[in-house]
Amino acid sequence: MTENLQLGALLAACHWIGQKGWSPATGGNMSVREGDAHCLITESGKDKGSLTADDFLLVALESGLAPGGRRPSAETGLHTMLYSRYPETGAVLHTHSVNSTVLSRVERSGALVLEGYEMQKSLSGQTSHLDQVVIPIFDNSQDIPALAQKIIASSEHAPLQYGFLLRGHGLTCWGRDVAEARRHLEGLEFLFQCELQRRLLEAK
Ligand SMILES: CSC[C@@H](O)[C@@H](O)C(=O)COP(=O)(O)O
Ligand SMILES: [Zn+2]
Repeated sequence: MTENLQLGALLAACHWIGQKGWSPATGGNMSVREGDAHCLITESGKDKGSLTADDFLLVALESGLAPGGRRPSAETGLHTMLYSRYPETGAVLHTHSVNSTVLSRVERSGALVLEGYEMQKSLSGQTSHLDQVVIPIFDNSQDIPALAQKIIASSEHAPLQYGFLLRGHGLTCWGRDVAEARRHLEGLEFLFQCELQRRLLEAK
């Protein structure tokens, strides 16, 4: 296998995520696409803030399995679903920040709608604070294949963009490459913090 040029950028992103406190304990998982049929994804149970290149496993998108018996992330099925359905996806970041965990519970509907924030323009294709950014929220589940099917069903009428929230769990976001996924993560986290504070201050 030739060296994946995105892996260095992904490792740096994982360390940055760790420093931000967005993947406490062993929470979170991260991956990059490796050609048409594979991705490199974090091994399950690792501290994502102190990963090395050896902590990434080559997984087939079709099977979700890694050779050699090592266990890829428990949430591999969500990453492989994104790479399979959206060929332009080059990197996926899943994090467990306090803001994404809390906001996905406070918002009881099936989507978080963000509007009126200049930082919406950190998301590719967004050009105005006047537009709406809709981040779907799916109820958390330990049954990842079933969860992936629910997300696919929802995406049939509302195509996924940027990211989705898992209720009480965290954010999964992505981009064409690691740099874009990282920008989406930072932009969304900023927006989540603003929205949470706005709701707190405006609560009667
Ligand atoms: C604190 S563990 C939470 C896990 O169940 C899961 O949600 C997670 O993000 C990390 O799982 P992993 O299997 O290490 O990729
Ligand atoms: Zn998780």
